[in-house]
Amino acid sequence: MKVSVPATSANLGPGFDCLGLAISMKNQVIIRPSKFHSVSLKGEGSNNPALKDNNMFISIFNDFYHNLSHKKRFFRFEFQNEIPLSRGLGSSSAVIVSAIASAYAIEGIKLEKDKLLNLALAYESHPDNITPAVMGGFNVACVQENEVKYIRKEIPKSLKAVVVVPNRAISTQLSRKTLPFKYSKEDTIFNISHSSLLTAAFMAEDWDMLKLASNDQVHQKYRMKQMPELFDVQKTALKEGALMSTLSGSGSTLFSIAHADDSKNLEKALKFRFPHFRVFTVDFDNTGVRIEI
Ligand SMILES: Nc1ncnc2c1ncn2[C@@H]1O[C@H](COP(=O)(O)OP(=O)(O)O)[C@@H](O)[C@H]1O
Ligand SMILES: N[C@@H](CCOP(=O)(O)O)C(=O)O
Repeated sequence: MKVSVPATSANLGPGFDCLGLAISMKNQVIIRPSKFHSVSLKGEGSNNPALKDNNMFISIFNDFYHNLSHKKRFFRFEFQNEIPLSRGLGSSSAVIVSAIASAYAIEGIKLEKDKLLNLALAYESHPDNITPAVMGGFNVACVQENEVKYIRKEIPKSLKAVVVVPNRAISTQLSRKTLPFKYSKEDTIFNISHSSLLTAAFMAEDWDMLKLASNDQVHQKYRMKQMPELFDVQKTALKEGALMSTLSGSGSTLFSIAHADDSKNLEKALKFRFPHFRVFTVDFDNTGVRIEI
């Protein structure tokens, strides 16, 4: 049984906790029944011994598997991870979604995507990563009575994501604690209007509107101050042809969107200017979680 889940970029500037999209960078796990418990880790996190023993995927998987099957069985878990951990690309959401989907799949129980999404919500209160991780595409989401309400839109292949991944991890949970408790009326109205305009721009495929609509007053400036070089990355990306450039989730990744024809030059310019960071150009993912029995 194989499950794969895409990386996600949340907030997209002003859409704090409500806007997010999926990109073609994924974590994949193959799970096989085994005589004893074993874990193989390749790719991102493979040099982190803690992930072998204290693994969030296995803990969530076991919780669901035991509740579903009432059986004690051993499995071999083969992880192939492409999503950098704690870099604002939704690694925790990918793990949560993948673990729940895997437990149902290995037990042969069909799980509708909407139910999977609401089960994942119990582990991550903001829906802007888990929703695109499950559904793919661009999503606008909110939570109403413990259920995620969302509308999604596919993103055309004519656009690419260019992500700049620093070597510094930022814990989402800790990063959220650094944000202000209160916001001015001006900042509140600024973000409501800009996230509304950004949503409309994605729905209408008005890509020239992304740059203006993706401005934010609620979280980016506080977070990017922790790593000021990110302001240079953002400025360079916008100068070199990005349609928009925002902090990905809680960071440290800087996420940009460009027309496919412009993405090669953008990637080249970012790699030249910031050789100490990893730079990837990827398609968008319009499918979300994939399960192969
Ligand atoms: N591939 C993985 N396998 C197991 N746990 C993971 C994996 N990726 C992320 N995690 C868990 O999620 C945590 C990172 O979550 P978070 O700080 O929200 O980062 P991100 O911004 O990538 O979502 C890690 O410390 C680890 O506990
Ligand atoms: N809205 C959240 C998004 C966190 O995304 P992640 O990829 O950093 O987990 C926030 O900004 O805290």
